[in-house]
Amino acid sequence: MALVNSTEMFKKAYEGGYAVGAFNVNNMEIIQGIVSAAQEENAPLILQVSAGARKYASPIYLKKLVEAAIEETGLDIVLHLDHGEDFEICKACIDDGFSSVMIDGSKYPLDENIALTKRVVEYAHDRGVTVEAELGKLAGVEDDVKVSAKDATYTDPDEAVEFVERTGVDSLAIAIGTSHGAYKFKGDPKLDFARLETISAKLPNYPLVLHGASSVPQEFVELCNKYGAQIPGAQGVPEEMLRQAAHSGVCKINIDTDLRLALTASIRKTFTENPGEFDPRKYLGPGRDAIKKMVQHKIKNVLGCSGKR
Ligand SMILES: O=C(CO)COP(=O)(O)O
Ligand SMILES: O=C[C@H](O)COP(=O)(O)O
Ligand SMILES: [Zn+2]
Ligand SMILES: [Zn+2]
Repeated sequence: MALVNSTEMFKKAYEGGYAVGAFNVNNMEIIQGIVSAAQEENAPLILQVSAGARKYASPIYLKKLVEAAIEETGLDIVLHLDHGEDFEICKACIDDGFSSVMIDGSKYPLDENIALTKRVVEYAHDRGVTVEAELGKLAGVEDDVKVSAKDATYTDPDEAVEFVERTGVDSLAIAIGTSHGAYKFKGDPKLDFARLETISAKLPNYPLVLHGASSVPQEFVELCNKYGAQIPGAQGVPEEMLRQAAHSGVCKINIDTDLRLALTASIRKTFTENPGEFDPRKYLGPGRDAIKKMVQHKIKNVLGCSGKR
């Protein structure tokens, strides 16, 4: 029972051909819903905090809530900074006791991304903290985007090898066609699996990370829209593609949008069906249950990490 870094978790995931879910957390109910699912499934778990979440909840609250979850469940949990944009925020989270951080230098030229990542790796490794970096830019697949433009944003396999060698980073987020948010594809969903296979073959036994990996379940989109939301055309990564990625070296699959959709659909339903209700526990409670159900389904049927604790 502990706050752990990602080293052993990823080693086992890689060998087992499954992925660990990395879920974004912003408040107590979200944490409890996710943790309760992982506990029932006896699954490894990564809880990640974005800069926005850290600002919303204050740096210390989310860490304390995650510690409470560990104390109550006995689970091994990685507490990870999502998309750290500079050395300072990575250092602050490491100093606060996070067990893992992401330094996202993907917007910089290769050499700058390498220098920045290396600096974070040195600081983190001295303190037993693991580091994720990103190479290539996440973007949606647009039907009319030319191949050269597309290639420019996807991760280059040879650069990935050079990047890992020069930085010593523990895991690498790659761009193969996923994107953040609820609108990932205009036409049919498409990921560059050939590129993923090439990167994975060039980096044997190395954990890759897939961002923008929510599936945007249509049941949540329909529920949201039925109860007054306006999110037409939302579309995510099909579950089958995530299973395939987990078999190709992807050890960490990032999910935020699906949590937001599950919670929002549930709250909208409660409000519509019970307009006289104003006790937060009466709508946050069912929202927490909806998150638990969604996460449990992912762990069991998509990530493949049920029972892999
Ligand atoms: O990658 C993510 C967080 O880093 C979340 O991706 P989604 O928007 O697909 O949930
Ligand atoms: O990658 C982005 C995550 O979905 C976090 O989003 P956020 O920055 O709004 O907290
Ligand atoms: Zn990024
Ligand atoms: Zn991300």
